[in-house]
Amino acid sequence: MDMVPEEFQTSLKRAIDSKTKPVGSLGRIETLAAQLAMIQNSLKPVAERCQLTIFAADHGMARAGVSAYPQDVTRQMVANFLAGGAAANVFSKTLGVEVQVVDCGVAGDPIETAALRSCRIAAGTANAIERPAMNAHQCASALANGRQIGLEGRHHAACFGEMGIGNTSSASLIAAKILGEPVDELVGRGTGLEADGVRRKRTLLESAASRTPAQLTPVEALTEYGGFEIATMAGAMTGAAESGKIVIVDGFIATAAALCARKIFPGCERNFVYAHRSAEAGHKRLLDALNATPLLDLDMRLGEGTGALLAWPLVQAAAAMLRDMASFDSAGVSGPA
Ligand SMILES: Cc1cc2ncn([C@H]3O[C@H](COP(=O)(O)O)[C@@H](O)[C@H]3O)c2cc1C
Ligand SMILES: O=C(O)c1cccnc1
Repeated sequence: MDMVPEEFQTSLKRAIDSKTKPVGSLGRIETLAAQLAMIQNSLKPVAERCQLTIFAADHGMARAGVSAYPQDVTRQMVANFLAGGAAANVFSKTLGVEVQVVDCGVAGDPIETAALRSCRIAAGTANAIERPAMNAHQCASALANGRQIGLEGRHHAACFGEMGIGNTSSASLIAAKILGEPVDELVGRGTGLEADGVRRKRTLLESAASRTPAQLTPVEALTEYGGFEIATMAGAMTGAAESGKIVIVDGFIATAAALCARKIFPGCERNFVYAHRSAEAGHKRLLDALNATPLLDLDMRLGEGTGALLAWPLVQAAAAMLRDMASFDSAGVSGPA
């Protein structure tokens, strides 16, 4: 029978404090364990299986020169994911995490292979500097596709990654408009622009931002500034939370999707574990706005879900601590004097 929330909280604190360690000595692993217990409504949380889903799509904006790399890289990296050669693949393999790759709208013809899941909305978004990236129907379809993906599967934790040249621009604009802040402070180097490239990107994004009111709803922000992969990921975060999964939030782009998800489906953020602080300028600001303290800070700025993957062992350790560690009583160890 379910315990009432206060009883559960009391039992949870007692369970963590009764483990054979000085009270509080496992620091944020204890906080994480408590969050996992609340997500699963169990004092014995389980974190055995994890899946990574990589959402790929192209951005009309990429052709305006907001990235250090050409748009073709999105499609080429999809092939690399399918061949197992990307950072996300090798981390997943090391950690025993299953990978699925989803085409949400890569430019060009559909990629015909059974290994790639197709949730294509269109062959890339429109150039959001000049016009809405997508229409309302496309945005709703991407969110619904994502929710379905999030709901599926019996894994305990879901890592969500992305691939889409130009998508740090999309994420900056989406975050700025939802927070009602100037886009300026959310702009960064992305794939590695130098100072003049960042200046150009900032000017282009300010022009894009000037097309619309200072503050937008998440659905409006996604429609205007797009990213089929970001909208699909936002939907997946809601679906995964709805089905009781732990959602491990990756870097800057995934955090922008998480910002959308938590406004679209309030309460889903209970299930969100923020994995790492990306080196992308703007991620810190976004995390601060969400009052989120990520687990890791490794100076990474890749995306693909790589940061989320590296947080998975911490999630596993936290669950194992609460589930399997002996108590002072069970181990016959003396408690505090
Ligand atoms: C080879 C390569 C692999 C990547 N994997 C992820 N990204 C990352 O970089 C892109 C965003 O940066 P920007 O907005 O500057 O284009 C996204 O595709 C993101 O996932 C990559 C980028 C490159 C070049
Ligand atoms: O933090 C991220 O998600 C990120 C940063 C730079 C480029 N791609 C992704």
